[in-house]
Amino acid sequence: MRESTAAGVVLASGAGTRVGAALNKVYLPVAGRRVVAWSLDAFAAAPGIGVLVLVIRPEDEPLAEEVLAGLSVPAEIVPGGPTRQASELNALRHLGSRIADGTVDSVLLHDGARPLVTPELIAAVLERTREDGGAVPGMAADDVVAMAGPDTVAGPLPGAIRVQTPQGFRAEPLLAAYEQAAAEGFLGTDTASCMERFSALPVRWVPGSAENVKITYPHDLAVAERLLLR
Ligand SMILES: C[C@](O)(CO)[C@H](O)COP(=O)(O)O
Repeated sequence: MRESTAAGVVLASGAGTRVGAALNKVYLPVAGRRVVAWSLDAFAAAPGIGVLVLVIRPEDEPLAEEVLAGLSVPAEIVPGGPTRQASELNALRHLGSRIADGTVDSVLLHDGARPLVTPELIAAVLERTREDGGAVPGMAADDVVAMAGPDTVAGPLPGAIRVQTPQGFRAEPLLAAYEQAAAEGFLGTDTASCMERFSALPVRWVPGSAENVKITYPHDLAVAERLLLR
């Protein structure tokens, strides 16, 4: 019987304009390494991840090669698309034959701009993905989260969670959902939003980590630097 494995897909093909740097934010230095190198390392160390894919902007290829040269396991480079959704679809199509023959049974998609993901969180998402079909890390909000009207508070959103990555799904329905989303021109905010719309799989949530910050603004870099150097 053929062995199945999980694929980790690290997304590094966004522009990251809100950080205000000339360089794609995932290649900025943080705690002595480039941002994306930290999450690639976490995936390389996570149990059960047998395939690693880095989705890049073609113009970043030299930087991506430099990062991958320092990695302990090989990773496959895939060109991204104009949107997050298109980049994810490119990665899934790249894995297509391995998804079809069952070699890759689960795929975990991760923001390259979340350098503090740990092998333990990756393993927890993968375990829940294998059990139920889909899983994302979530953080219950400490404050009240409310719907905003134009200039008023329109009511609390009880039970809201802040969703992080990696987001894991059973590979075959994931690829099918992305093909359908592309055919219908759907643009989701994240992998889970596409799966909620185009698959019957439940999207479970597992406890995320307060430290699994996403680098969006310049101050996030300072926070990540402190946490990584600790
Ligand atoms: C997927 C995500 O990390 C969930 O919180 C988030 O939506 C990514 O946002 P970005 O603007 O694409 O970095």
